Amino acid sequence: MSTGSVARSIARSLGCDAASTTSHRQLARVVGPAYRHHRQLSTQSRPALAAPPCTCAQSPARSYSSYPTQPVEQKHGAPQPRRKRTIRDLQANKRKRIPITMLTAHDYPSARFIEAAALPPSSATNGTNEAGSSLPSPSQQPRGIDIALIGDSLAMVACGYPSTTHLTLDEMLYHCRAVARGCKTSLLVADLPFGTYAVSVEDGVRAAVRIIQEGHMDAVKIEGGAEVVPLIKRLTDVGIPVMAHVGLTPQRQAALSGYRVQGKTVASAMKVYDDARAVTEDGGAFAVVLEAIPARLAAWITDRLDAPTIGIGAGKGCDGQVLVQLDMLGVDSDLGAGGKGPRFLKRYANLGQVATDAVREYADEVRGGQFPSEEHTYPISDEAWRGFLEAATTKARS
Ligand SMILES: Nc1nc(=O)c2c([nH]1)NC[C@@H]1CN(c3ccc(C(=O)N[C@@H](CCC(=O)O)C(=O)O)cc3)CN21
Ligand SMILES: CC(C)C(=O)C(=O)O
Repeated sequence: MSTGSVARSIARSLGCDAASTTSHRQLARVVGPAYRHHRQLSTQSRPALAAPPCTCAQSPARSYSSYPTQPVEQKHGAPQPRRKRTIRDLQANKRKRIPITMLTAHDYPSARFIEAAALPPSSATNGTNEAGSSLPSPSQQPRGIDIALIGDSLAMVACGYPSTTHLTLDEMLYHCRAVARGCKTSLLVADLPFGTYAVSVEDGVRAAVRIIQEGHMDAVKIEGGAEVVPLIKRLTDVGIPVMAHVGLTPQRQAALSGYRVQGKTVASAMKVYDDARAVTEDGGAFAVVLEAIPARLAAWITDRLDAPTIGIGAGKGCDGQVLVQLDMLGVDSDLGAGGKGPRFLKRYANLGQVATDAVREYADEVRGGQFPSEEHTYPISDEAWRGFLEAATTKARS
């Protein structure tokens, strides 16, 4: 692992333009002691990299993923919104070993569920606990979902396509805008759809710019390893933060012969490791999704990368976790594995069953005359009704 590339990765994540051109000494100043000591640190004692303020003179324009801390509103009794999550927060999470939470959203309601989950469970909390002592400030308590992912799995779960490869950039943008309207405090990351970065780096940059500009996202996610490094570099250079995605890459499911666990042989494990290093250290991705790889491999990679890893089917040794929201809510999609879905999936609710039962009950009640009942109908006063009947009868006679 070269310290130059480590520093470049960190500096890129911090949005420092100078990252690709400054000297090692300048980089050491930007990223602090972590840069200088990186190589000597053991995996266990390695304090993850500090994320000092970016010292680049002309950097403010690069900061849409590092929003300045907004003061938390102090409204008595009202739940206090947390401030917007930033890339720096994710790096701090890795350093402090606080797991990063990521969940997909594909429309306004699913975005609102994420936003609502960031509020304290009870708005009764008013800054003191039962003993009267001060609680940590609300902005210090990790809550809710750090990253909302507009993942292209929405092609399958929200649009009914047989694979993610059918989703177009315009369709993705429509979903991004809906999520952005509902989700204000999570970092917003969207997948670059299949095919939008396959022909040239320029195509990829154009697509990513639309995701940021028209989709109102903070960052893009790109599937692939060493082969997408030139694109990741270009994007980080122009100030578009990139989340990488290695291991099982669903956009290539046909080439991988289905949704198969990766990294189970020596050669395959090495490829996952090489790819994860390339996208973060050479490309400058601020984080990397590790999908469907053995837990041991994911933990090992996590310990060796400065960038946070977000696992799906990669065990608890990752810096964070991600699931598809409709999957964890128990809304079935055609995910295979005998209807159970993949092994990595945990269902936290059974919304599919709840919704189906409700639809069936509604249909039965309409046919049975139980719906609508009195409480669902609008009254008119007897006086107005008599008046109307008289007027209508007169009108009919004339
Ligand atoms: N609803 C949904 N959830 C997802 O997590 C998801 C999508 N869609 N679409 C895109 C990809 C596809 N994903 C999948 C789909 C199936 C398996 C699966 O069935 N895996 C097998 C392992 C097969 C093997 O390696 O032999 C499993 O048993 O877990 C894994 C990932 C993850 N992504
Ligand atoms: C499952 C996650 C990581 C994803 O890529 C998606 O939702 O498309």
